[in-house]
Amino acid sequence: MGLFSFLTQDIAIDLGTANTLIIMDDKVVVDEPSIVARDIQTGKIVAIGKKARQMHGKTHKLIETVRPLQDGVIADFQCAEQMIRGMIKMIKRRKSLFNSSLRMVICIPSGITEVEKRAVRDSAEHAGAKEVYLIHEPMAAAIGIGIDVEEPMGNMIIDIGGGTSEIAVIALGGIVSDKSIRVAGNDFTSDIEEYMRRQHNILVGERTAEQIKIEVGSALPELDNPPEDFAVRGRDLMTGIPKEIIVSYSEIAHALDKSIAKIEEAILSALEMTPPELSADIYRTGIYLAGGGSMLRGLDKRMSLKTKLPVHIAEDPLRAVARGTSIALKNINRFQFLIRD
Ligand SMILES: Nc1ncnc2c1ncn2[C@@H]1O[C@H](COP(=O)(O)OP(=O)(O)OP(=O)(O)O)[C@@H](O)[C@H]1O
Repeated sequence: MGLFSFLTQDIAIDLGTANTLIIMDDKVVVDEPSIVARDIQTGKIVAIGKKARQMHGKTHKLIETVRPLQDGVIADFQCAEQMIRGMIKMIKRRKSLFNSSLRMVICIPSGITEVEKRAVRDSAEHAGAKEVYLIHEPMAAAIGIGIDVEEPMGNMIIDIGGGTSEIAVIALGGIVSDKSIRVAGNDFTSDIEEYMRRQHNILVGERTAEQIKIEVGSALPELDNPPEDFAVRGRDLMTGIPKEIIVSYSEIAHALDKSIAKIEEAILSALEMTPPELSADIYRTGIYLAGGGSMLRGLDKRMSLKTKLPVHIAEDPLRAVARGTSIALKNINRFQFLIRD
């Protein structure tokens, strides 16, 4: 610890398409959906995170809700910056830390371009960071799962978030091969919206579709522990009147099949690109899943059937990346894979 280290406040940020988490002193201090509500006339941000999500789909014409990140990268720079700033403010900073300078480690998708990387760094700096380090999401997920990433041992990590699915083989503190596709949890949600419209002539909003996914979502049409059928309410496309229908998990499995198949295809292609020595390691260790999308029922089993490999889901998959980012923060001077500029 340096002489003036008490003047520096370190925070780890998992800046995600769906959720943003901030960890400080090993504790999750912010866990909010990545969304803001803005006054259209003045451009002023009126709500951030959960409050803004409550407004989503229910706004009048003077307020709009914006998701500053799409497919894992910043799509609206101004809103992203304000969101990060607002979330940092949510941390009740202790008095003695008021004038401290901020040092941040932020995770980014592995398939990100230089311009997209710049946008993350600039947003963090505008939000008050004096020093910014970036870490690739699969690396952060691996560390968060508890894998020793510096070992001469290959591990395959799949992080299925909201906007991107990141598949990476990690060994000796580096990403040996990776594949990032823009198909993940949010696509499952839109598949359900689309299916409800097409199959049941019922219009449901994004929040309802996500709830269906969480309550009766499934990657397989047959499950050992099936959830009960779920009552869905929305607007009848024909009559315009609100109505209720009952859906089963098998139906939802059918609706999600195409998107899951795209992720499976990417996994197979990542396995194909893996050097043989590391393939041998993965054969033994299997595949690790992290990210909220991996919580879909039966997804681990479906991937295991497809690859014939053991598949393990991280403990608390929604927080694995944030946990790993926070561990990286504590090892800033040791971990060579952190991106400094
Ligand atoms: N129980 C659940 N079953 C299925 N999906 C879930 C469940 N809980 C959360 N999700 C989904 O997980 C996704 C969010 O995951 P996560 O927070 O890991 O993504 P993110 O880090 O914000 O996104 P990205 O990594 O793409 O930037 C959302 O699409 C959400 O609907």
